[in-house]
Amino acid sequence: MAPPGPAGAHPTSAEPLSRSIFRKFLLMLCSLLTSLYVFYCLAERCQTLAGPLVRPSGGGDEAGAPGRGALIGGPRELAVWPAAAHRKRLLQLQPWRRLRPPAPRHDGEEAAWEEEPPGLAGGPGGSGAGSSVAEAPPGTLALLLDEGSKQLPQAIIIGVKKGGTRALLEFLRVHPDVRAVGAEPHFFDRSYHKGLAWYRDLMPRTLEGQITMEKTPSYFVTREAPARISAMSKDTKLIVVVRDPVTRAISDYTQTLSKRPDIPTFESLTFKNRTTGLIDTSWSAIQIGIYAKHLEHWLRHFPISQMLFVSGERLISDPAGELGRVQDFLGLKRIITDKHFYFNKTKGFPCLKKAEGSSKPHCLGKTKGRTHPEIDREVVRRLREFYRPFNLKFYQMTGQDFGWDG
Ligand SMILES: Nc1ncnc2c1ncn2[C@@H]1O[C@H](COP(=O)(O)OS(=O)(=O)O)[C@@H](OP(=O)(O)O)[C@H]1O
Repeated sequence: MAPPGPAGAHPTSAEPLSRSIFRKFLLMLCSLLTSLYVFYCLAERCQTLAGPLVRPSGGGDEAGAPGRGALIGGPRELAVWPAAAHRKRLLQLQPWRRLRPPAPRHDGEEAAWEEEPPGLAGGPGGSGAGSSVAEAPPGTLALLLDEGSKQLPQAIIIGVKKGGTRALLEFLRVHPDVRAVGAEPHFFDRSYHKGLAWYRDLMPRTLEGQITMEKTPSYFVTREAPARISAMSKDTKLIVVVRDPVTRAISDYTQTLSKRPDIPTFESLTFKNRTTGLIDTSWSAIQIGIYAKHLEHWLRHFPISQMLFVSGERLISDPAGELGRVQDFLGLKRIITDKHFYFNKTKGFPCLKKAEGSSKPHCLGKTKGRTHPEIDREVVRRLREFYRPFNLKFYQMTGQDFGWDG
């Protein structure tokens, strides 16, 4: 029998060729699948890289969550997947802002500000996805690299309620060297028993040279607050935003009225006895405005040089001017200037051209700048008369004439 001809030989020589092609194909398929798997893994891990940014205050628990511990922050992880991690962290930045821990207790006034306006939120339409480092809040880099540490505040806005404290804090936050808690911690009045470690944990991370701040306007009228703050640090800088006590009282009343529309009129709450014209100084709306009395308590624990009194009126008429004084007092470079503000006619107040962490103009929420009810002129006149001696004393103590009795 004739040996297999070329036709018969062909399959034998072709067989290793097709096997080699097949092997190459298999190899390519394997590497394709491996690449896909690696990409998938990277994407999955990137999801977890935002840990430190999204965890709530004191969220050591998230850091210890299974499968996440090794991934929580750290330049090492960033070095492994620099681009992806970096981008992801930026994308997570705005949600982190929305998840910022609420204060242990704060009134509805502040809650309204804590909710991020849609323009600030991440996601479609928001600035989050398009955020650049330049737009990110001060200290963002520290967060990106999980750097910095939580410090007790070196400066506190201690009052006064309805003085314009929120406006001042939000304006100050524009400064790259200021980092502040969004909500009111109420530590030195309501939560002192929780201890300084708890308080510190509420604070944002800061880098060297950055100032940690908070604002809780009720501290100014809390008897224990001066001694407690001094016990934390005698060097704490104290800022008080003061406003004409009559307008302040009406503003305070307006806030209560917005929550409880059935309360008695301002006029009836003002007097112990309307016929004798005796003012009810036990009503907190009236009591808070006796600034000289409250200040006396503070001066037992702090020198006046460690306190700055900001005019609530000028904070509206000349925000940059007041911010200039505040930056000087805090030892900060004057970075916040009139270029940062514009007057919003609809709101009737100065607003920020760019809020912290955003490139968009921003005004305070609707709980700031409410329309006050019309108050009986005679009642207003009587109140002015009541406050005058206390105001004059206050001007004397602070060395500043706030012009409420002009
Ligand atoms: N820029 C800007 N935008 C809006 N509102 C401003 C601003 N600057 C000062 N104010 C005044 O701030 C008043 C509220 O003060 P506080 O933020 O200290 O109130 S609170 O104690 O925290 O509830 C608030 O009081 P009302 O007008 O009575 O609502 C405002 O008059």
